[in-house]
Amino acid sequence: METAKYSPLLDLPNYSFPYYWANESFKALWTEKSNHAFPIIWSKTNELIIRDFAELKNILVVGPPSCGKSTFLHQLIISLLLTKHPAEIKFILFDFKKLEFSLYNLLEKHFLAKLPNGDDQPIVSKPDKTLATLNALTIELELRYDLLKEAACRNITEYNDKFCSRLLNPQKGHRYLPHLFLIIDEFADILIINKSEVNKALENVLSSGYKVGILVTISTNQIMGDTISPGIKSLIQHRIVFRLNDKRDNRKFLDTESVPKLIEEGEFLFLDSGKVKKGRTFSLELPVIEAIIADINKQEGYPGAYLLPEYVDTTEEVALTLDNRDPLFEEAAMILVQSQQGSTSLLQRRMKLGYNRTGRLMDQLEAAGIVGPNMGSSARVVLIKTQSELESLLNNLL
Ligand SMILES: Nc1ncnc2c1ncn2[C@@H]1O[C@H](COP(=O)(O)OP(=O)(O)OP(=O)(O)O)[C@@H](O)[C@H]1O
Repeated sequence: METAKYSPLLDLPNYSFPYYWANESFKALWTEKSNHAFPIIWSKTNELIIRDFAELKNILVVGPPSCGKSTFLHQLIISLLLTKHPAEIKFILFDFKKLEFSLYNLLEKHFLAKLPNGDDQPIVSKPDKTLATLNALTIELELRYDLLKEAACRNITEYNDKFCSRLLNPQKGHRYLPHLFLIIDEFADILIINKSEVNKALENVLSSGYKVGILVTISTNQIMGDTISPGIKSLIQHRIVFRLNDKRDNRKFLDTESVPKLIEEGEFLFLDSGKVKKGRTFSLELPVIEAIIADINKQEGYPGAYLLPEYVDTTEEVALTLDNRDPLFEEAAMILVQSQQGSTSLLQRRMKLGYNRTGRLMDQLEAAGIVGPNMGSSARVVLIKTQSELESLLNNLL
């Protein structure tokens, strides 16, 4: 695992005990670390409930405006920020209102993931970035499945354990895989453009992301109509339901109409082993969140955000010819010549590219005489044997 010189805040030895550390709930989070891979404060009434995000997988948060939904999202994020190393987790945050998550932009070099092109702020706040981000996440998901398959691992935990035991070769594209947490504040906002494609991409991530460490949390106040499609709903087992007035809405999300009354600020309902239970948000004051972010920033981070794979919209792209080479053509040629393997999946993994783009790159490399023709399931022959041979070929192509 890549190690920035960083210790999770609740792990710091001789930590100068900032005021938030005195909070009993944070102490419990720290104590529970050994029982949960990704401990999060789930609910705080008289009783504190800490759960494991990896076991919950995907979460749906619903309720009318100003009932505590964003507070719940902050408590998930802060729990992880306090207990995990930046190599272990990255967030992909959607917030079109730019109200809730903007302050996390400061954590780009520690805890955020973003699209590779452009130097935009990592928090997704524009509709035109929604589908590109979800499609990039889908490519990341496919790449992760390929890595797991090649490593003969059933899930991300087995894979990362094997990688940390030095049983997987980074030269073959293997790397430590951080968990990726996609958190969407106000789901209705992201459906404004390309609704059916957005839903399709999200369903894909929801259904198969968790095995490879990609987990989704969706929050919305749009409980009427079809904002949350039956497909999306069926893929999210864990639901946090704030004050819904209509019995039918409770049935829709909790499978029962008879629910206890919610009176206190921040109270919500959730299903636990088939029973409806009452919970309450762990209300975090803004200065506490800001202090935590500032303390994270005092520590070493990475040079930039975790980059998601590049997504190229193939439907609008003109056919690539040798005169119109992919910008990554030379880099791809270099990788294949150095490794002497004409393998599409190797290229895909090393360059974090989607299947279609890698396929087109291979066709261009073939047209340039760098690799031989497609051999079905076997790798192509690499026709150029040395780096200097490649350099003179590339010079002649100019
Ligand atoms: N456990 C709690 N105790 C007291 N107040 C709380 C609690 N949880 C949330 N609140 C307060 O409720 C208010 C609304 O919370 P929040 O912004 O999280 O709601 P929301 O559902 O996200 O609203 P919107 O849909 O408008 O974004 C805030 O002022 C917040 O501090």
